[in-house]
Amino acid sequence: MSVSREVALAEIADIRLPDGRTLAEADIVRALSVDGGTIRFVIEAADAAAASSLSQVEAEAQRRLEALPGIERVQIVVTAPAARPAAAGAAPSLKIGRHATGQAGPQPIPGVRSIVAIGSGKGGVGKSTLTSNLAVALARAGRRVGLLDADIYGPSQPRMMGVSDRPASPDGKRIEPLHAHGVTIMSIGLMLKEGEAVVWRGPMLMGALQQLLQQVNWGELDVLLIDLPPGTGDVQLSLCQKAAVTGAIIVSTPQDVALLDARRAIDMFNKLKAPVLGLIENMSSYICPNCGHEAHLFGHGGVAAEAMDLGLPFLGEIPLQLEVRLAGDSGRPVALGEGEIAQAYARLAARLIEQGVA
Ligand SMILES: Nc1ncnc2c1ncn2[C@@H]1O[C@H](COP(=O)(O)OP(=O)(O)OP(=O)(O)O)[C@@H](O)[C@H]1O
Repeated sequence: MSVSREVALAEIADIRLPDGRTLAEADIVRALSVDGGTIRFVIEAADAAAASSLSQVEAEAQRRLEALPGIERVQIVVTAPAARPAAAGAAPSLKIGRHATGQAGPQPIPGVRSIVAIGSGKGGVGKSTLTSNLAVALARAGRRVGLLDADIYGPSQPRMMGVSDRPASPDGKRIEPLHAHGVTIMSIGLMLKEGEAVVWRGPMLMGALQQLLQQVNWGELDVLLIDLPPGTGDVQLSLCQKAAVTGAIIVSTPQDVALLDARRAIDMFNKLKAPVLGLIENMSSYICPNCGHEAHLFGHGGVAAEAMDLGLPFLGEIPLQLEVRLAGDSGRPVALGEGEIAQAYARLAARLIEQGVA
């Protein structure tokens, strides 16, 4: 009999990283799956330098896991996001991160027809990647699209959409968003010094979010996509209290553990009275770029089954493909291209347009 996922995780939990933390403490193992005699997982390093220092960790994990009974093969992929481009240009005089001002319930954003939050239960499932590609696919389908990066703990849209200028605020009151690939963009990451927001607590987060929703000149939009931080915290709560959210989309990978967290996120949106518009499965299958063989590294179909169980729409699936990550790291989302993956994002966009939310 093959070992369980938990046993595999426990076996590598105490391997030390160069910075002295253990793998478990650093929480950088993603999507570990045991498939017969094969264990596969991703180590997500903070940046390229950290990734290149992990070869001994990788070798040790490989050695330990291969020694487990019944395990014949261990496949480890180390990934790292590219460095975020440095912000340039004149800083707006606007002070971001003040306390929230009084507001009577969730408000619409003038000119914005629909507000769609993109959430996930767990970090690292590809929510930001999905959001940038969906935004591009919707823009290609002729929609007027805005993208608000509210992932306060790891704003990645500037990198993924290839923007780095600091947004201007000529009058010190309104913020001018940026534009890339046909999408109007604003990210909390463009307004802050690196690392600044992570110390914020509820009221500051609420104030910053309120500013991004209400003080940015979004213009006329068919849909504003909001890239949320993972989990069920203050930002999600503030968003649903401050903005008239049309609905939420939940992104998950197919494994049970991600799905469990996704269920919590769905629960939260239900409690906050933001209708869940549907579920998307990311990293659904792996198509070998050389031979075209399709493999299901993290399982397949778990999210569709979960959607069925919960009576929610299943909106579609995006395969695990190196080009998705490379395109995201280069600031040109893969949905700009013509291949199969771009078509998968185009189908998702079409679904949302069909549902009348984009
Ligand atoms: N379909 C995919 N194929 C290949 N790589 C992917 C895919 N989706 C996401 N990735 C990669 O996985 C990593 C995590 O993705 P991303 O940052 O979008 O996740 P997230 O859920 O937004 O994470 P966070 O918890 O930091 O908000 C990135 O390196 C991204 O390029």
